[in-house]
Amino acid sequence: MNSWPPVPTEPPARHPDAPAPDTELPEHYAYCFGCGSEVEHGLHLRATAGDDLTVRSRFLVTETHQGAPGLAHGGLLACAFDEALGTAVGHLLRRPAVTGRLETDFVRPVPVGTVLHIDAHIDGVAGRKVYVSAEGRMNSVVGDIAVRARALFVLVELKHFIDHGRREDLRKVAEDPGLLGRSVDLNP
Ligand SMILES: CCCCCCCCCCCCCCCC(=O)SCCNC(=O)CCNC(=O)[C@H](O)C(C)(C)COP(=O)(O)OP(=O)(O)OC[C@H]1O[C@@H](n2cnc3c(N)ncnc32)[C@H](O)[C@@H]1OP(=O)(O)O
Repeated sequence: MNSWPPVPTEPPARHPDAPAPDTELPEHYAYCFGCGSEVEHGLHLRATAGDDLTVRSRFLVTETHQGAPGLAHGGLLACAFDEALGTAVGHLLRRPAVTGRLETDFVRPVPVGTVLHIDAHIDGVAGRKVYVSAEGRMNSVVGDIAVRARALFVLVELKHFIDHGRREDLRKVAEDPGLLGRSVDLNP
């Protein structure tokens, strides 16, 4: 394994307004494939703030997440980690960020019906670059590790989403700000 983070970093600081440990975190967008309640076959990932620089997430692998008979699709597992890692960055640093790079190690097959418990941790910050890692355990927070992931998130301005998002979806959000989670403030 290469050293991690791959560049010298500063220790990250949990934002003073970050949700307290054990706070259940809201979905950040109703149509997000990772957490949104409006996506019928989405992952419906749920997350809880942990101590210090951690967030604990969980999701149930259903039959709509299969890649082989009865087994989770690796790409969907990667999606769950993207969501879990991004949730840690967004809520603990309280800054908008996007995934620049995501790497996953699939250690064990994950059967349909498994609840994957994902512990994400912010490892370091270098300018706009935020390094995060996570482990996913099967059926319990102390279960066997099925997937490990590491990612680089890049801090961006809110303008990133406004400049690049499809107009009709941005319009929907402007008309119904409730589509964004309570934590996402478009006028900070
Ligand atoms: C507000 C309160 C919130 C409240 C709570 C909300 C909760 C919220 C939960 C969200 C949970 C969602 C979780 C899913 C998150 C997605 O899935 S985001 C969607 C997928 N990602 C994207 O679409 C990103 C597409 N890429 C881009 O837009 C641009 O390439 C980027 C990433 C913004 C970077 O572009 P840029 O701004 O021009 O910056 P750039 O100088 O190129 O890169 C910055 C630094 O990062 C490095 N870098 C960039 N990409 C890479 C790479 N792939 N590999 C290595 N280094 C890289 C650069 O080398 C550079 O390094 P330095 O020169 O500073 O040393």
